[in-house]
Amino acid sequence: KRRRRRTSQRRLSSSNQDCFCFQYYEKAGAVIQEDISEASLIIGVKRPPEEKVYPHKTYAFFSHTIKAQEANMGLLDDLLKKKIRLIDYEKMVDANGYRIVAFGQWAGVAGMINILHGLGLRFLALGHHTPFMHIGMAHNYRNVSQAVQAVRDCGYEISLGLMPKSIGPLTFVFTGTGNVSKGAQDIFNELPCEYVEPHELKEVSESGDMTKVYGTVISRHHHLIRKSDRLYDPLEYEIHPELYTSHFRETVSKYTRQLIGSPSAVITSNGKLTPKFEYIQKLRERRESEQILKKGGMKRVLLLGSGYVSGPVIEYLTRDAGTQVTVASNLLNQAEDMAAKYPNTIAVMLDITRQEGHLESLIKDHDIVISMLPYTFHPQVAKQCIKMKVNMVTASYLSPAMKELQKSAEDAGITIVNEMGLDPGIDHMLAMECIDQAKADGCTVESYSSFCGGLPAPECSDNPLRYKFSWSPYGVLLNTISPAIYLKDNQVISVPPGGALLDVTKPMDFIPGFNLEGFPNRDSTKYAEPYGIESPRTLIRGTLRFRGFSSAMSGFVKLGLINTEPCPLLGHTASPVSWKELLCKQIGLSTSVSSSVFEDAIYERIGRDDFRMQSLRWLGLLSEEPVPHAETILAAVAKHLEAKLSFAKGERDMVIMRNDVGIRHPTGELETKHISLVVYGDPNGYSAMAKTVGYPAAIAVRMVLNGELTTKGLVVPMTKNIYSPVLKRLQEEGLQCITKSTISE
Ligand SMILES: NC(=O)c1ccc[n+]([C@@H]2O[C@H](COP(=O)([O-])OP(=O)(O)OC[C@H]3O[C@@H](n4cnc5c(N)ncnc54)[C@H](O)[C@@H]3O)[C@@H](O)[C@H]2O)c1
Ligand SMILES: N[C@@H](CCCCN[C@@H](CCC(=O)O)C(=O)O)C(=O)O
Repeated sequence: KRRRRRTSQRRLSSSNQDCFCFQYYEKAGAVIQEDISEASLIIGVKRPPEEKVYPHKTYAFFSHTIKAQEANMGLLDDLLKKKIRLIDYEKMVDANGYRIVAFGQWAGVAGMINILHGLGLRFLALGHHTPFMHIGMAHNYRNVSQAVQAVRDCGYEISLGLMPKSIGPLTFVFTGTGNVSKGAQDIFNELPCEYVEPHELKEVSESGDMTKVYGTVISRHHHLIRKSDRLYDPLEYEIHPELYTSHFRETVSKYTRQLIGSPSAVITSNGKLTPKFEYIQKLRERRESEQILKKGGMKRVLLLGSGYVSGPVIEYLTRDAGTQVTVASNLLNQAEDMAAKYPNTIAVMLDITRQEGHLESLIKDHDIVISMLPYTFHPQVAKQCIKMKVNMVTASYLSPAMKELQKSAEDAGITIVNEMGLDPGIDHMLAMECIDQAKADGCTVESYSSFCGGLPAPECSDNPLRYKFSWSPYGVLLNTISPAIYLKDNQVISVPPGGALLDVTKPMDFIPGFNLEGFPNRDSTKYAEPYGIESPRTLIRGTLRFRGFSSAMSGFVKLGLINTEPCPLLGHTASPVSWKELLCKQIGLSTSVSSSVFEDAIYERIGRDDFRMQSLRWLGLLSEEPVPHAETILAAVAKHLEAKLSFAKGERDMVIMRNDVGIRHPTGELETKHISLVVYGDPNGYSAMAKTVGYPAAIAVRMVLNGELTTKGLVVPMTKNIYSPVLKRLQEEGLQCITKSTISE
């Protein structure tokens, strides 16, 4: 209570710009406090700052969104994302449809005084001394009578003919007949004024009396006409505004100096626009489509996602002045920041989980779609591409859900390129180039091993995991609990899901200067057939990390932190939980245990391993820090670690790929080709991961657009017509591998 009191007093001393100070509220029984997170309804006049909007609450304010006003669309997106119920005063009406919360007459009075003041300043800036110059801002007058007196004085001077002739008779248009308009007219009436009909504006503006000002009040029927027959039907206009056009510009505003405008109610609810306001989205889409189609003769690429690896995609494609990229993301700021760096690039907001129609309308306006979204979204995008007959590229594995679309993609006559990144992507292309050559030389391929890692450069590996994120953190962490199957010396080895692959991690010494370890990646055996390796002895694809990663990560797994089950405890409406509390729940401890009991229990659970313990501590996972809100524990861990394990300014990442292909020559010799690709990120530019994923994907887009890649249906880059030009173009981007051979009997 005492703390609250102090807070309110502090606020009281700084509230002298408010009309009503806090004492009045307190007198009326209000409890004053800074933290309003417990309120279920938050009311205000104008929009709250975006960072102060609490999710899942009901807010009431003037949002200025109902005409899809561009400046407030970011706010609307934020409210939808945070599942806020927005009540807008502008749309609160009584049973007869009349507004019940509105700016009243005084808004018009004050506004009109300010407008006349502004008019004086404007004319002065244009070099005209006018009677309006002596009218001050409304708040400079002690009361309305004083302000009215100033307006009358101005009117008196106008009636004496003191308005400059070069300006001509002044005309004022009042749009609307509501309270604000009436208040504005009350002030206007203090000038020597005459009201005319809208159609008389032309005449009075040209040859009216210079000792007067003219006004007109305009309603919809004065300027709206049906496009087909120039008539106005008020009922139809409400339902089909798109059938109407306005001649306001030609017949009204052209003859005016100054325009005075007056200016169910729930707009958003539960992450959606309510049915009555769904038109706002349509308005936005129409505007967006106009912008996308504005420049004729362009090849249009829709890039979905503006995350870690999207930058080089845009950079590569927009080198061609005839290509335009639309980058769409649920994080509009991220997309805007990215778009701002390139020519012919437009950013749009799209959340594909709740804007299926918007996705469709975007796809329809483009020649090709490239999905750099989390891979679970690709099938949804692919279905829309099939429906709209638009080609598509992804850098992701050809998942079972994508494979199901083979026939419909073929029937639609479209190309869907998959696995066009680094791993999968460049690994396949290097493998197939080597395997096809070996076969052409009459050799047999006996073994294939491919390991790849997206890593921090060694000098930036300064954390217990020796890892920093260069691509989707959720994906990186999820892969640690994936199952794996591989073939080693003719033995099939299966690794069950749930983190067991971290226990089969082996040191990798092919580049001895790097302290690497490797673990298997998914099902490697399924590549025997597409690679054309008939009876391989060894077939393994794997992931590289710096040594220590797997051990530290298996500590996370043992504590249940890599868990994809829904976790209501962390939901957006749930009270904040600390990492300590969450881990207590995970391992069945009371949340009130002492720190030492808690840490002892954790130590036991992670196999009494000091390095794992240190890692957990370093990453703040044993602390009282709050766990980010998320749907699952894994998503919360990903958010938390993303903040801790990100590249600082000036730091760089590194990609290492190593393919070893065992080739039996007809002579009986066994040659092993060692193909290595090592790429560093540019400290202040693209990461190595972004280049090695973004460029192959962009090259594939270019090939489809140019008609160099015309195969219909689902395509992977394992055939010469694809890998040959792509590898060549990657070399031109500086992505060059080194091949060495060793021979044994
Ligand atoms: N083949 C490879 O070598 C390789 C390497 C890295 C990434 N990838 C794949 O490339 C894709 C992009 O990777 P990334 O690291 O840039 O991922 P990221 O997580 O950094 O970016 C994902 C992007 O999608 C946006 N997004 C998320 N949910 C959305 C939604 N509901 N609606 C609209 N936009 C949404 C995000 O805001 C972000 O811009 C992923 O599918 C990833 O698995 C492949
Ligand atoms: N295996 C390496 C490189 C991974 C590149 C990302 N590949 C993603 C592709 C996922 C997809 O989009 O289908 C992966 O999960 O392996 C490493 O982990 O460092």
